Amino acid sequence: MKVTVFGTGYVGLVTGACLAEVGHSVMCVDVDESKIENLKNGQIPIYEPGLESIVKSNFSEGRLKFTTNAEEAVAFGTVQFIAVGTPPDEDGSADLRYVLKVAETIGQYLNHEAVVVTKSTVPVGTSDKVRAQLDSVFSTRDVSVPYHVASNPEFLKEGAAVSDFLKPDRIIVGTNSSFVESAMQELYAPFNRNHDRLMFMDVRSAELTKYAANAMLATKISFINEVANIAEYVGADIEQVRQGIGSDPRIGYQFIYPGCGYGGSCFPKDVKALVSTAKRVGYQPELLEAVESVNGRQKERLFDKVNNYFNGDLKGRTFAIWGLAFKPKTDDMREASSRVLMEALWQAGATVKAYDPEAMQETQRIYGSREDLQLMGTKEACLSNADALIICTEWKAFWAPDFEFIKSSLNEPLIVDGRNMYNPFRLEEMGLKYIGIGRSN
Ligand SMILES: NC(=O)C1=CN([C@@H]2O[C@H](COP(=O)(O)OP(=O)(O)OC[C@H]3O[C@@H](n4cnc5c(N)ncnc54)[C@H](O)[C@@H]3O)[C@@H](O)[C@H]2O)C=CC1
Ligand SMILES: O=C(O)[C@H]1O[C@H](OP(=O)(O)OP(=O)(O)OC[C@H]2O[C@@H](n3ccc(=O)[nH]c3=O)[C@H](O)[C@@H]2O)[C@H](O)[C@@H](O)[C@@H]1O
Repeated sequence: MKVTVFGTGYVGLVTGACLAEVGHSVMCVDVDESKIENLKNGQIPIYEPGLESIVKSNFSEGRLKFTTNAEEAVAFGTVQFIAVGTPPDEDGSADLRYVLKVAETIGQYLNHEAVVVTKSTVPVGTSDKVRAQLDSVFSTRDVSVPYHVASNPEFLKEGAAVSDFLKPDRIIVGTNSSFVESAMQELYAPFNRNHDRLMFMDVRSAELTKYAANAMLATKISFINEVANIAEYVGADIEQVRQGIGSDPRIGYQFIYPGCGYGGSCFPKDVKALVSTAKRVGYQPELLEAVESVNGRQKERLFDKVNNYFNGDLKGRTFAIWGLAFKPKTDDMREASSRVLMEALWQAGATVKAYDPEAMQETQRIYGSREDLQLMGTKEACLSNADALIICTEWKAFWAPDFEFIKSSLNEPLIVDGRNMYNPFRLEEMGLKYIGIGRSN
């Protein structure tokens, strides 16, 4: 099938590359000229395992094309995906300007029957707005083009985006049109061979499903973080509690890892957007508001722990930070907990020596050059002259470090572990002081 994808960010580029990988003909279009130029030259704008090789191979074999020419892109696809950003507005609601701009562009140039599919995460009712936008542009052109609108939210995770897309748990399609159903059946047939992953539903339910999924996962994380904080007060160990509850299949082990708060481009913004949607229709979403505020507080806990340990005397101290990205296997720093920590440390007059396997460039781009931030080439290089080691992201390379080296390098043998990577008792036996999240030591 011929597919056009608007937006070459995490979702657009992965969607385009994976659809090309299974044999479809895909044209990706973006307004960012340098991004498109780089993609044509084989330079991938983001770090995502497995993405570079499928982009390069499908591009060189001609199944994946990149352009900034919207007219050419609209003329191309039978399916037109909208995969542009939906950042939070000032009041937390999703800003739909980029989505509606794409709908306007499609309206300007579409002359053949096509399915316009919203893949961006958008509030309930957005498909109606996309349809209204298309109709309004068609009326100015005085043409009648048969088109269909559908919702097909994306559930991939950063760091596992390609494998999530190629092996989806489910493919949600919101539509009331049989044309769309058969187009989507054809498009997703390669992902649907042994198990029927496609779930058709009405458009509004599909739009809400996306927010409900992210809000549920965010709720699990805030729940375990809340219990972790209680564990600290009552002398329990959250890691034992986590395993104790995770073994109940009704609860499960996934998404109950305590930590220094959830980040990324989606949970924070999507919980806020669902709160905003609920309030707009007159419903008070108490649970969702609590999920958000528990998370905000959790992101401050690493700083609070360090500050308490040093009795508020942080001025002039240096801290080693391992892990800057909002989660492992990505270079994405959006809403990363490390940012809240670093900014609080700087505010208190401390210096940060930091290392991340992939997010160093992105950190540099965000914060520029400043005296109180030293980006180091290795995790070991952060440790000398540092008053403590603080873990923000659980990269694999941090799981089994040389603890003796850490102890001998730090001014103070203290590890503040925002992801509960280490065994407190073992570290204490080795003479290291350990502070985790919800640990009883
Ligand atoms: N990042 C993720 O892991 C996931 C994101 N989503 C949702 O997917 C949507 C996109 O997210 P990301 O890919 O992270 O965004 P992103 O910010 O990485 O990429 C968006 C891209 O759209 C381009 N763009 C903006 N206006 C355009 C236009 N008029 N025509 C063509 N391109 C245009 C931008 O230049 C940018 O390259 C959001 O709604 C997000 O909530 C859904 C699931 C996972
Ligand atoms: O809509 C989206 O953009 C995506 O949002 C999340 O994916 P993502 O944000 O990429 O990453 P996650 O693995 O969900 O992690 C999000 C945050 O939660 C934190 N987390 C996750 C799991 C856990 O048990 N504890 C925990 O603190 C992570 O450290 C990270 O900061 C969802 O998992 C995807 O299904 C969804 O498509």
